[in-house]
Amino acid sequence: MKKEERPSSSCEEEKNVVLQKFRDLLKSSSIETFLSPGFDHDTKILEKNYCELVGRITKIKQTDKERREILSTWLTFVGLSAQNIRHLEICSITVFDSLLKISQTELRSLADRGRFDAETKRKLLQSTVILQSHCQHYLHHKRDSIEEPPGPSTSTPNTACNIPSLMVGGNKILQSTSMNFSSAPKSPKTSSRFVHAIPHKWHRSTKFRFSGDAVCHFCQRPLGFGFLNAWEKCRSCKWKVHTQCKGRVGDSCGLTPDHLRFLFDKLIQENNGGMWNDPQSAVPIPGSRSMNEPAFQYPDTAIDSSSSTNSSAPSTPAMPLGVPGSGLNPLTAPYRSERKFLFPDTEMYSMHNKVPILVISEGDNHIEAKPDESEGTIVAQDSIGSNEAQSSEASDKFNRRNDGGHQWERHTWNMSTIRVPNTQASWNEVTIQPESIEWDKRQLLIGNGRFGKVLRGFHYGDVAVKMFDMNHIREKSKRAEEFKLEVSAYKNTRHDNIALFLGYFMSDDKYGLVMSLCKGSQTLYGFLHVEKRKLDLPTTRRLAQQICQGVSYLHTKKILHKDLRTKNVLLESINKVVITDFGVLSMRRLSYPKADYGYIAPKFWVNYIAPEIVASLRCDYDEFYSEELPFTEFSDVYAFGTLWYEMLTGLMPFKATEVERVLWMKGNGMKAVIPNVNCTREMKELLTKCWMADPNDRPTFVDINLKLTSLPRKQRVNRSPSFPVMMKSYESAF
Ligand SMILES: Nc1ncnc2c1ncn2[C@@H]1O[C@H](COP(=O)(O)OP(=O)(O)OP(=O)(O)O)[C@@H](O)[C@H]1O
Repeated sequence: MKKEERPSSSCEEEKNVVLQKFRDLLKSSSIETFLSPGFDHDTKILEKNYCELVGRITKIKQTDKERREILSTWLTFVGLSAQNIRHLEICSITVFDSLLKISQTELRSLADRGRFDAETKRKLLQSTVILQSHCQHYLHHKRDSIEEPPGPSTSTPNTACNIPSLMVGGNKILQSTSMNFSSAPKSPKTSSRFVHAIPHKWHRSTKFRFSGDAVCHFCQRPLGFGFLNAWEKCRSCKWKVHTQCKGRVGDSCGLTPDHLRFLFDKLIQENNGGMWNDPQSAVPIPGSRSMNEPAFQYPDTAIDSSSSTNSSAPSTPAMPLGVPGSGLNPLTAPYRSERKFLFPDTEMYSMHNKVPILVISEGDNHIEAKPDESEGTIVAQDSIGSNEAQSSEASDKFNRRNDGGHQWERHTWNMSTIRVPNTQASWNEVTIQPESIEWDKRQLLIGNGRFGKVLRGFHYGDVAVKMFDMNHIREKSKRAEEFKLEVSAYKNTRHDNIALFLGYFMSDDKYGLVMSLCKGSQTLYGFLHVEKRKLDLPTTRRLAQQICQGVSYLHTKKILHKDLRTKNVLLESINKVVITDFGVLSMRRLSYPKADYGYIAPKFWVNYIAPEIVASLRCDYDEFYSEELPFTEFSDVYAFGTLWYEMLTGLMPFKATEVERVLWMKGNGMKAVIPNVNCTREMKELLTKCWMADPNDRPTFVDINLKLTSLPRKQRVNRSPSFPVMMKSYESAF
């Protein structure tokens, strides 16, 4: 017994020594010294000591709690508040290993999301770069070097220290055993610090350069502008750093060994013919460069890869793309292309194996079970309630519910308004007698939508009345309650860019929502895709800001739009938009009328839904047992991304692609390509962010609004400097 205990107690001793040393070091120094810009001899020693200790900490056996505590001590030393640390914990940065693995882009995005102040963010990013450049080999060798102490283990195996498993198509991809990077690729500088590092290819421009609001990847301070020596850029991974920061970055260019191994595995597993084709265009991708070339880079750094503001081609080599049915995710890694902008994040959503059939309801394209025309088709005169013929196929399932309706737990977010006490009075205030509305006899019908029709009327002024179709609720007695839930989203909204709610009525199974009439009834969809008119950049930006402010307002009111589309954005004038149709879309609405073959969805609906919504769509939707669609404020952000795409390009993403294909592509994390449009890199970058596969990586509407405000007013032009350069004014760089 004693023999068995000895090794674990020596491990315990070693652990205590290392942890104590680390704590002492933290006490005896400051983060400012550690990040010292001067990087003198003492700092070098300090840096070495820290990194060595961190490396050892990642290797020693600890409980999860200890690992969390030690990371938290380090983060406190770096300058993070308890709230900041908590935020990182929520984002799975709980142990050193995860911090050492995270990419700069991800970490920056986490810090932004946690609203870290600029200084804290800088310190965190800077210190992480230093640690990562030193500790690569500790992590890499860890699996080989950690040996379970002999004898029965008393502690639970620590999974946190394992290299994060990569999920592809819901299956765990095993780390390669075929590729061993412990010896290759070799860095020319084979110092012990950079065993697996790839050196950057720093390039110092001889031109006068202005870098806009770009920041140094290392110190997070603005790159500023300068001549010759101000900053340098890596030709391979496109990192930009101040010349004085270069030395601290280390040879961390491109992929980490784990990513390389993963990509090699992907190649081996997937490259069985035809994998190098672009699934969207079916045009063969230009041949990729060798995997060993240093320019091989993280897909997620590609956004920085465009050095020209107009360039739409990230300078990264081709990657294999998956094929349907392979069960594996295709990598949407960017490749060299003159015309296409590809989206860098390759995060995958596991796609359930059945893609639901979506029948597009468009114009006069009638389907048997369809109650009415859709797609807002403007049609001739009609009368109220002409679509009352109820489908005999209405779901019986709803009747089986003994609680009498849908569970709205998830919608505590957006349905709070009618549950507060004394609400009846407030509902009375907004009740309109239908008799008091004068219907426009000449042009009654404005348009038909998937969930009702919009009529023109007069009620102390011109009004538009949306007649909601409530047939999806079989029990008539429940319809009023459900309708009120939907109206409640409108009831408390007062915003310049939100359709003005005037009141509602319910009578004789007619459910009307009265709102102010938008003159011309022009939608952004009609403007862009029917009239095929173009928006100039300032107008695009202005309208996008209004949409953003409108939806942001809804979010502050705890209302999710859930159906943000250009069809639901009314164009009052070229300078003003108004948002409608919010808070209504639900799986129950979508699944009525019941179609054996799937759902009847508005045309192009799939182009707006986020991958997580796609992933939750099921053929076998059951209103009693199935979950509602998981709409969040971030799925609204995704939809905004599509609007932004449409406004920038005048096109619909995935336009010529079949619905099933779009669903499949989205479910696998693929994005539409952006044609070579005349817009700035920042504008494309915004789109990339809104379309991030992981909802948590998408910005909030507040962030988007800030971004839109800070976009350069004019397109930057890359002019060659006419000497003498210093005579040029600062503004001439634009
Ligand atoms: N407040 C309003 N003022 C003027 N026209 C409106 C107003 N609200 C809606 N419309 C018009 O009514 C038509 C139908 O709108 P509705 O929202 O019902 O359907 P849609 O959004 O076009 O289609 P979908 O079913 O795809 O959502 C649209 O063409 C829209 O322009």
